[in-house]
Amino acid sequence: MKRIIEASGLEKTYGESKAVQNVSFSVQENKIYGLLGRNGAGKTTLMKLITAQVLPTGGELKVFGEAPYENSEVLSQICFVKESQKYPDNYRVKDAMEVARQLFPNWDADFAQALMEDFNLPLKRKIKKLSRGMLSALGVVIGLASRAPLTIFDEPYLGLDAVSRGIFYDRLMEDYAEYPRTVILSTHLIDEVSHLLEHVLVIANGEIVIDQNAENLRGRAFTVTGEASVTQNFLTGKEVIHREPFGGLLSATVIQDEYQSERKQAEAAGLNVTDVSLQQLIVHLTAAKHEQKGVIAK
Ligand SMILES: Nc1ncnc2c1ncn2[C@@H]1O[C@H](COP(=O)(O)OP(=O)(O)OP(=O)(O)O)[C@@H](O)[C@H]1O
Repeated sequence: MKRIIEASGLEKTYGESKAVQNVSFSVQENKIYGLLGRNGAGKTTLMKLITAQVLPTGGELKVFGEAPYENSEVLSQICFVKESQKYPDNYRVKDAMEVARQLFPNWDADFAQALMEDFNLPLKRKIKKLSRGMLSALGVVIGLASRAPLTIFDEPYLGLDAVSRGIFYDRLMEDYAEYPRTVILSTHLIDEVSHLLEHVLVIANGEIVIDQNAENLRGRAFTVTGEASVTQNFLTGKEVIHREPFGGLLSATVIQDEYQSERKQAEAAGLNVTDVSLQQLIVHLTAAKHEQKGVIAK
């Protein structure tokens, strides 16, 4: 499968602060990636590096096989939708649409029109007079209708209500099925987008700590709850990423590959077994006190 992005030992420092450090990963063609991480983890910096808005201070980065900096051939294939997008003061929605039409070779004006109706976006309104949600919707419309081979959404939901976010996810999936492309979605609403993601990249303190197929990741953990000594027994030799005692009970989240058999073992021991959502799993894996790895229980 073709690699759209290849990063090797990528680094971006701002003075003393290492926003991105020693990052190596690749992004394959026609997949939906989740770029996840806590506040300040380095997500936006990484997206800015990929879209050539900032220069790396170290390492190597190739996008569509080439260095992206001042490379119009590469940049014409990328649409980067970010919350902080600035538009000229006098711009109306229709002006932004016109610029997008000129900018993106695969722009679909009919699709853009249909999306604007979905989000109730008034074509003639000045952009600076739009509500916060409408401004987010404008970015989403441009990102979707651009059909750019690499489309990156940096927290596109800010300001969007639950109904509009649902419309965004639905339109993305429908259009992606018909026009496959590479999509990177950066968001904190992990469970909301979990079903859309095919691959997950998690960044913590500027480093990639998880680079995994989403399906594998979703089945990687479960939580057991039961009488403390029984739970403790079950945990022996297993990789535990979270523990929570309450009263005489102990609840623990276990990570391992042979999911089904371990789960049956827990049920046979009389423990209550529940699924762990992608969001819970990532929270546990990136929580500072556990570092990245689980701890093998003795
Ligand atoms: N222009 C800059 N100058 C100095 N430091 C910066 C700059 N941009 C980012 N940083 C720092 O780099 C680190 C990573 O920031 P970044 O914006 O990439 O994180 P993020 O994962 O996108 O966070 P959030 O989820 O809060 O948007 C932070 O410590 C931030 O303070």
